[in-house]
Amino acid sequence: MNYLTVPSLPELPDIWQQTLNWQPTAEQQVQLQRLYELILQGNQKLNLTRITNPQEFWEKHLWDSLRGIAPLLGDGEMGRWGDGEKDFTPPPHHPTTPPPHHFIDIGTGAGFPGIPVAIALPDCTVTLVDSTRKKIAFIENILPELKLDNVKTLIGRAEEIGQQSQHRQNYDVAMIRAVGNASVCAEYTLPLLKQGGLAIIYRGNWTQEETTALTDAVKLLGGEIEAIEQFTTPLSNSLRHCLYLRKIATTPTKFPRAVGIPTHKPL
Ligand SMILES: C[S@@+](CC[C@H](N)C(=O)[O-])C[C@H]1O[C@@H](n2cnc3c(N)ncnc32)[C@H](O)[C@@H]1O
Repeated sequence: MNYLTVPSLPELPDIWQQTLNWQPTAEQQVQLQRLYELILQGNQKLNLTRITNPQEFWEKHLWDSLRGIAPLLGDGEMGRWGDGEKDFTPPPHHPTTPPPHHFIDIGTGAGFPGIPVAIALPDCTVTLVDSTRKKIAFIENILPELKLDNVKTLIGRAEEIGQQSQHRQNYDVAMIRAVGNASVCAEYTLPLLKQGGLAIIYRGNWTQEETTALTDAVKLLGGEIEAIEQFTTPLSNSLRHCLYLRKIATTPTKFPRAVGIPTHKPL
């Protein structure tokens, strides 16, 4: 086995707490560091990511992945709910079903945002989907090294998985980052959600015109736009957006459409 000398992720003791109201345990910190090392190693054979600098990796892959689920991190809301407080009102942008929550990450690539989410929420399950066999094979290889037993993997296209009964309407949260335009992302994610579930679409720039264009597509799919959050990243001050779509009705069976149609004829 070859050992590589890799630089450590940034030593930023308070930055998680200050920006996400969440602090990784010592074990989670080791897992995040190991993920970085394994991706650097994997990058020597596979084209996994162009982001290899430790600060950039921390911000664009780790922090960005967890910023999307910030409403589910923080001061233990999931824990309180899990303790059986049936009258507990879910905080904004939270699935309406009680935990443990089942997440799915569509077009996960090297595992983003799904793997950091699985590390941060060990009581939840996270299914990682990608149509590229090599990427899923890479993830399957690194899972034992990360000591993650709450992750499942799936090779396939979102258009097909969304029509399979074992996946359709089966998830509490569906995440998607850098896979297509927003209406394509909505068509890939909303069919997979239980009623009350949440789709989280990670975006860079976003405009009011895009919101207007997306509204009708989301309605057709049985959802509504619950919130659009704008924020800047903590190290490079880059602008980002997260769209939170709530599933409020059953998605008509014709969605998602056949492979390739959502991209060629977006809703
Ligand atoms: C640009 S990468 C983004 C990877 C990761 N989500 C990230 O943000 O780093 C897009 C990934 O989506 C996958 N993908 C694209 N279309 C897909 C589809 N219809 N179903 C499943 N995976 C898809 C590709 O194979 C690729 O790995």
